[in-house]
Amino acid sequence: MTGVEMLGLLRGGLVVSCQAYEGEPLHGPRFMTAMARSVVLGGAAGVRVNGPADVEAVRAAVPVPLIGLWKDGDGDVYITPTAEHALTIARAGADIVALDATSRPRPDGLGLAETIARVHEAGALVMADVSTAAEGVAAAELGADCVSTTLSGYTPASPRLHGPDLELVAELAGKLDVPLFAEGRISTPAEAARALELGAHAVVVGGAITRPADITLRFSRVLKEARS
Ligand SMILES: CC(=O)N[C@H](C=O)[C@@H](O)[C@H](O)[C@H](O)COP(=O)(O)O
Repeated sequence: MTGVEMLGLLRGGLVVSCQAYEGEPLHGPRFMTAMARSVVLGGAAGVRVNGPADVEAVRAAVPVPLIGLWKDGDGDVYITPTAEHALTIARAGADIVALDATSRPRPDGLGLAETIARVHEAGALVMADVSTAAEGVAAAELGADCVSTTLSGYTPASPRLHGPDLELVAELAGKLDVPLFAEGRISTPAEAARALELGAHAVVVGGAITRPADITLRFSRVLKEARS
């Protein structure tokens, strides 16, 4: 399958980010595999998965396109911070490797274009996780196969919003020739649909679907307030 065909499978669809941090009850390949199977049953067109072990296990468990990443380190650039991380995720079975494509320096000193070229040599596509329109446009020019608004709200260059950065979605949709994914704090089906209306190729939803502690908190907090 070509890269264009792979991205075509995600057009207009929902990608569900299945992630649980170390120390969380659902951490580990066993639970993330069950999560991925569950979201595919619910109609997810693709999944987004963190870390080599989860990527390898989920790859074997579901037939949909898999966006892999590796959150590592405690620096500013933590989403697949080096080319070595990216290649490990590609080898673990990701179809698309998501990596930090902000304008901040990468810890291995490699430029974005070089990092993207190495992932392509390994046979995977690259999703550029960005926080601003300028970063998205630059990443596409440097060879990224698609762009995602993942990091808006998490860099000094982007606004801290409670909900999704739909302004960025609209702006990037008008500027890019590669597919744009709307990602970050999308918490209702209506917001997801709006992102598509604004020109996103597909929508990525994480916590609102796959983080039961956070979902529970949304309910329990309201009930607690009602009691007091
Ligand atoms: C900023 C960052 O590190 N984002 C991560 C990227 O993989 C994940 O923690 C998010 O869950 C994902 O982007 C989906 O977003 P949301 O969970 O808000 O729907």
